[in-house]
Amino acid sequence: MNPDRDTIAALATPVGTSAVAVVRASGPACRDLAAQLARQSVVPRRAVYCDYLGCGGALVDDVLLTYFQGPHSYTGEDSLEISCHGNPFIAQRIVEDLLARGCRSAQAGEFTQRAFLNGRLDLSQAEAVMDVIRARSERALNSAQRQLRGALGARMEAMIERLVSLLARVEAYIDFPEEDLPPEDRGWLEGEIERLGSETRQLRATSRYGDILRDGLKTVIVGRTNAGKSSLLNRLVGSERAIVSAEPGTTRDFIEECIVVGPHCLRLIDTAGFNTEATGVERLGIERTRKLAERADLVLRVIDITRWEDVAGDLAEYADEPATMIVVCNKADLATPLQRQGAVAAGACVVSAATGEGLDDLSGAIARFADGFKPRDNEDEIAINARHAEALARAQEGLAAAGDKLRSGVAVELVASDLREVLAAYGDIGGRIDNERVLDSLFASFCIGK
Ligand SMILES: Nc1nc2c(c(=O)[nH]1)N(C=O)[C@@H](CNc1ccc(C(=O)N[C@@H](CCC(=O)O)C(=O)O)cc1)CN2
Ligand SMILES: Nc1nc2c(ncn2[C@@H]2O[C@H](COP(=O)(O)OP(=O)(O)OP(=O)(O)O)[C@@H](O)[C@H]2O)c(=O)[nH]1
Ligand SMILES: [Mg+2]
Repeated sequence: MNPDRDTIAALATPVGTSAVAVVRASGPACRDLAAQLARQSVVPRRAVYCDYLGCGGALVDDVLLTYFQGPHSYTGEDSLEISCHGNPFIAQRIVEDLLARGCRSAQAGEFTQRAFLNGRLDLSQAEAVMDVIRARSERALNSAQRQLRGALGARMEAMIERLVSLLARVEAYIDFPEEDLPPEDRGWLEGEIERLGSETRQLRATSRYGDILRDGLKTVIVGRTNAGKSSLLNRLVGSERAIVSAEPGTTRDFIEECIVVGPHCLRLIDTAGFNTEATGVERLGIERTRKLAERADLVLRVIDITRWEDVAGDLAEYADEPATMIVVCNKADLATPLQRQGAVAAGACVVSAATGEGLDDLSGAIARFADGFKPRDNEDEIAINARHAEALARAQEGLAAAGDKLRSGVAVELVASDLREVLAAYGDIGGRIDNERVLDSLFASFCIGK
């Protein structure tokens, strides 16, 4: 805890009408503030009920006030929470009063930043706090909660520990240059670098799943005009979000909605339909749709099942496309038994946006598809973010370089220097690079006499 730091204050709940709003403060002034505001003795972590009187003595609200004594608080510093009635006007008056009493407005993320700086959380956990807040699906929340509890940090710690002993062995030979690296050591070093490389690669491979959990599975609905794309979006969203009409070419622009399908979150995008006779502006729209579909995680290809002659053509068209597509045969309520059989035989999902038939099956197919992105052998539900991915890419490069140098018999100093880069990259994920540990481990595993 750094007692020189100023005391920050902010509203911790959304601005708006609610049952209760919480204003929080953190920093060295909190202890005195708590005593002043409560006008009675406050016991840490025990809520006291009191009237909140502003600086000038005017009644603001009756509130519950809780004082947390550092380090036993979220930030690790002395902190204060004030629960008032959920009126944004009251909450604002309390924040302003705290500022008048010498607090400073907290910047975005500053409470968590302090928790990090005070060693309460590592950087991957601090990031997970935001992931927990933003998670909108079961899978996203589960993964964020695990990361908040240190799953990624622990995985990195284990890798750092191995890297540190690796580095210690290499460095031992820097101090004794006359000794050549014995072959058994060389073999172990090469093997260990290889194993760390493959673990790093495995972890890096969770990045796509991480993007999907954080942003939602980018799902683009495509198909010919009038196939029922917008109707399907409305059905899945559960409200009349997109305009639907019997007129072909109803949807002109992209419509995006976030929805939850089973344990997953989807960013569902409705597009302008393909039309074989499209000209001018319509063609441009189709071109944009194609680009969008190329970057999608999943394409829902909607086909009007009653237009069997077109369906057959479309089925042939998508046959060679990559496996990022679910074919949805819509308007099942109007289909003949023969059309239905054909669609089922072709492996399509048969649905009716009008009646809701088949929608559960479609949701199941989407959920299974999304689960396919989840890396195997990943019980910790680790799903890294872009920053972690960048650090791991650097680590992988360093490991590859170290391996190459070791094999080609270059001076061990250079191998050590590559490994230090890897250590720095691993350390970046948790947000700290600990050279002291290298030294500690070095002294622990090699005695001076060697
Ligand atoms: N009212 C309130 N609810 C909240 C938070 C908060 O800060 N205030 N949190 C945050 O935004 C989350 C909970 N996170 C927290 C983490 C640690 C501590 C804390 O005081 N830890 C002490 C005491 C632990 C104990 O008694 O077991 C410690 O670790 O020493 C508080 C909240 C979600 N709910
Ligand atoms: N009977 C029946 N009609 C449907 C079904 N789904 C959509 N329709 C009708 O088909 C017509 C076209 O539906 P839309 O959802 O606007 O089709 P779209 O694919 O978005 O069309 P564009 O935006 O023009 O490309 C409308 O008249 C809908 O009411 C369905 O499952 N059954
Ligand atoms: Mg439409």
